Amino acid sequence: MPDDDHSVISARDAKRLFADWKDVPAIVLAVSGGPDSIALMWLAARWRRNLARGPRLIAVTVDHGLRAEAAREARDVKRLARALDLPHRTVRWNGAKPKTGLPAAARAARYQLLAQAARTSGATHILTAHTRDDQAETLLMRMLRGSGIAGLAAMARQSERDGVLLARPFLHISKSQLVATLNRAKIGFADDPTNRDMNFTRPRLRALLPALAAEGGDARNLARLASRLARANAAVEVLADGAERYLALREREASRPGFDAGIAGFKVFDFEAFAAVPEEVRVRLLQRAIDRFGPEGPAELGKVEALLSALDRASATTTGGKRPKLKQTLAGALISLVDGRIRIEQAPPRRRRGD
Ligand SMILES: Nc1ncnc2c1ncn2[C@@H]1O[C@H](COP(=O)(O)OP(=O)(O)OP(=O)(O)O)[C@@H](O)[C@H]1O
Repeated sequence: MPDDDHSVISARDAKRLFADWKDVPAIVLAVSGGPDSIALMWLAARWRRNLARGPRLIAVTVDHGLRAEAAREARDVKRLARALDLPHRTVRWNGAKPKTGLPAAARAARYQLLAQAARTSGATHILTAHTRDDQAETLLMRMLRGSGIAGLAAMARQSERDGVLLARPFLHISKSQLVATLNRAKIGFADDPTNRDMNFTRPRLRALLPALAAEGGDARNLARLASRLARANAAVEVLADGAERYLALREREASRPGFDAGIAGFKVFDFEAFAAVPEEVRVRLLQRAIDRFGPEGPAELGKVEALLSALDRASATTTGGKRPKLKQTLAGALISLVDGRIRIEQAPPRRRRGD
């Protein structure tokens, strides 16, 4: 596929872009009415038409009830869907609209509504039109927030959310290619002014991108960095799986009950064995256990790092006996270091409050 930022996406390119999903039964296309998702709908419809057998496509638009024009835009999407011979549904977000954190609340509601629409129409997948530019923005946002490797891996090509698979076929495609494709096909799209509203973080970061690109940090490079970090993150996950198995084996060998968290309702690590694991993997192990037993998780990375340091400090102190050397709650989990072992379990409600 030509990798020119403004090149038109051909039917043959689309075949390659959507190939991973040709054998699934039904797909929801998440179509806001903006250029990226209109291109998604148009290209997916054309791809499907050229297949003898393929998934059922259902276009879904979420009306967040936040802008007066949203209902009209949803009707425009419906009209185009009809012309493309695709079923279309508009679903409305009727929930309370918070004064702060509105974009995050709208996003969470949107994914829930899309997942619901997928389930009711028998679709296993939701395709969104996230582009390379969105990926670059996500990476930047997370860099500024000080995320770890997992966060800097940004958006995955496919991930599970609310019980359905969320897939992003355009993650390596530039927005300008999608716009060029629509312009060539003479297909119109909506312009959402929220995308330029400088009251929100994302548009402010988007405005920085041209200056970064001038220094060589264009969306392509940033998205590539996210891919590399995704690769590193996958490797750390595999290492964490191995370390978890190894530590469980140590517990079994020591004939100490309780290593099987599923049965015991808690997780234990022999401190000495745990300390020998690379730090990044130790962080993951703590995160996983806290996630599992802490009802208020996931725990913030910075807090898990602080816990790790506290465990190290506590283990270095010389107080003997079976008294816990450390007892701390995090995200609803109780973490204690006692008798040379780290124990992680759900905190009693009384302790959870003081988190
Ligand atoms: N109102 C909507 N209805 C249906 N799909 C939508 C809607 N808004 C966004 N989407 C889907 O999500 C994709 C990303 O949109 P956008 O970048 O505006 O979302 P975002 O708020 O940044 O969320 P994310 O964190 O998922 O990137 C769109 O290309 C489209 O596929």
